[in-house]
Formats: sequence, C-alpha cells, structure tokens
Amino acid sequence: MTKLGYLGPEGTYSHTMALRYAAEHECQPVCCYSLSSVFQQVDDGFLDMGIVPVENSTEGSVGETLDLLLSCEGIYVNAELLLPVRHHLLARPGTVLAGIEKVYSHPQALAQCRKFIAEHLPGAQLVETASTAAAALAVASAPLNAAAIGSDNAAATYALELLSSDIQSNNDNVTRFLVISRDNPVPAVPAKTSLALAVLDHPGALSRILREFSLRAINLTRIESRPAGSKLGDYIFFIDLVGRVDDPVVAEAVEALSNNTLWIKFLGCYPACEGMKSYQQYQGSGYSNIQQLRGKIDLVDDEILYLLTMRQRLVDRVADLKKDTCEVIDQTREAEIMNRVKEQARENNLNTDMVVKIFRLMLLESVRRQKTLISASL
Ligand SMILES: C=C(O[C@@H]1C=C(C(=O)O)C=C[C@H]1O)C(=O)O
Repeated sequence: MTKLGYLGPEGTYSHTMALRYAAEHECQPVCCYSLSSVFQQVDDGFLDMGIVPVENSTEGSVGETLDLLLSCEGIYVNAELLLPVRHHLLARPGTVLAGIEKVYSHPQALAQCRKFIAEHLPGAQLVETASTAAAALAVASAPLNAAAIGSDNAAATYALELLSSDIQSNNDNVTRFLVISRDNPVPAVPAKTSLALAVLDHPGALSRILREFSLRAINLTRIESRPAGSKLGDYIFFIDLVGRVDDPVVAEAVEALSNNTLWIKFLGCYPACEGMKSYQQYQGSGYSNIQQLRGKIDLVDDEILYLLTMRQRLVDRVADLKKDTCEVIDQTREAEIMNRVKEQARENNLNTDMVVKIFRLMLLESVRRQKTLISASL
C-alpha cells in the first residue's frame, strides 16, 4: 500500500490531514518525527508521499517546509489541501475550567487562542510544546490542573475530553498542506504551479519579474520571501501561480524571468484546491483566440499608460529644478535619449522610424509641459 508520511506524533493537525487524505486515496499514514524526516524518507523511497503544512491563514508560512522544498532535489508538490483549524481545550475527565493552572500547546496554537486564554484562563501558565499532540500527550499523564490546546483527533488519541470547543480567535483559520512525492505528473486544469527563484540584485528586478506575470494575465496566488541563508538582505522568493507549467503562456513567462533571476527552481504543478479563491477566477490562458489576444493587448496598453504617467511625473520634477535658469530644452540630453532608444528599437526588431516619432512627440510634450509649469510658478 502507498505510504504517506506526516509530522507526528499522532494527534497533530498533520495527522488529521493525513487521515482525511488516506481515507480518500487509499494510503497508509506513517508517523515521522520531523519535517525533514518526511522529506528525507520520501527522497529515500521509504515513503511514497508526504503531507506537510506550508502556511496558515493567521500565522503565515511554515519556513522549514519552504526551505526543505528548496533544498531537496527531485521532490515535487503534487497536491494542495486545506484544513480548517478547530482548536479545543482538552483535559483529562474530571478537570474543571476553574481549576486549570497550566495550558500546554504548540506556540502557534497558543497564539491562535489568545482571546480565549485571556478571557477564561488569565492566570494560567502557558507551556510551549513541539506540537499540539505532544501537549495532549503531556496532559494525559498530568494532574487535573492541566489542559492542552489541540484537535478533536488529539483528544481521541490520548483519551482526553473537550472542555471547551472551537476556542480559536479566528473562525476562518485554515492551514494549507502540500502533498509531496518524487514524481510530478502534470494534472488536468485547473492547476497551480509553484516556483522558487533568486532575484538579481539590481533596482527594479522584482518588479520586472512580477510584470512578466501581470503582462500575461497570470494570477499569482502567493509570493513569499525567505532569507537565502547567505548574507543579510539576500532573499529567495516562493511564487504560486494559477496555470499549468506546460501552458505556453506560463512557459513563456518563466523563460522571460531569466533576465532578472540568478536561478529558478520548479517546485511542482498540481490541481488547484477548490477552496482557494483563485480557483474560481481561473479562466484558462492562452494565445489561441482573438479575445484572449485583445485582452493581453489591453494589459500592455495599460502598462504603457502607466509608464507614460511615471515619465510625466519625473519630467515635472525636473521642471522644478529648472525654475531658476528657465532653460528648458537640453539638446544634448535629447540626442542621448534618441540614440539609446534607436539602438534598443533595432535590437528588439521594432521599426526605428515609429519609435523615433513616438519619442520625439514625448520630448516635445515634456518641453511644452515644463514651460507651462515654470511660467505658472513665476
Ligand atoms: C526632462 C527634461 O527636460 C526636457 C525633456 C526631456 C525628456 O522628456 O526626457 C529631455 C530633455 C529636455 O529637453 C530634462 O532636461 O531631463
């Protein structure tokens, strides 16, 4: 039978997720004692798959999972799963709320139940444990003044009672899990693709990367930075996008990223989970019909207009600096600009006459605008 590793001990939310997944996919959950052990055992072939938490809607990313996805070669994301997090106050039968002096749990669970603790257990000592299951295990053999915060699965595993149910501050609290394995069959649409990349260290590099996606109407569902682990200020970006890796538009965007990246790592292509917002918005991309193409032309036009606005703002600031001299036209600078754009037009196979006309018009307008601004300020 297919073996599915999860972060134990039994009774963790990862265990709950693994049980749900196993029930639908006929596989056997296997308890592992660290996230790196889940990855290692999948890599070694001892496990066929692993189920690992990657982010929580309240607390953010699980950095260790991201680091392992990056460092393990040949392991890919094959599915994403969402688990609504329901925290309960667990205690041995006979415990009463008023008698609780210690509350055990994982730091994230303690943080997610801050309001309940402040209201109902203000004097209790908070004891951090490695997992919510470890907290339940500790409470199972503790005196009747202790309680744990964890799942109903942990309560069942360690014969504890639910003293209070649904004690999380935020009822929309959801954890996203990834299923990892050694192969990555491209799924049927709708799908998502995950990448990690290192951005080149020059101004505008990240914005150019994001532009490659926006120009092609590719929806990014997540972008997350992690320290590269080398020097302070070096970051790796994790990007999830809506689209299949073999979609020509996605492939073209990824190809275009190489001008602004040191390296790109493909982390997996997997079915988009139905609970994710982006799923409903996925229209399919492509260049195959006139509507799709015109939609993309509209996006490029928006970008041109945005850039014209940015240019005009800069020209206005130059006008400010020219107030004293009143010399608006700078022929040398204009010649430099024209030479540069003519060269780039040639490199990009654009009609140089057209580019020259557009830029002449722009420079003419800059000068007119600057003159108006300067005379208005006098
Ligand atoms: C903006 C300036 O003023 C004028 C307008 C220019 C432009 O639009 O790029 C360039 C040179 C000047 O003739 C400038 O001096 O830089």
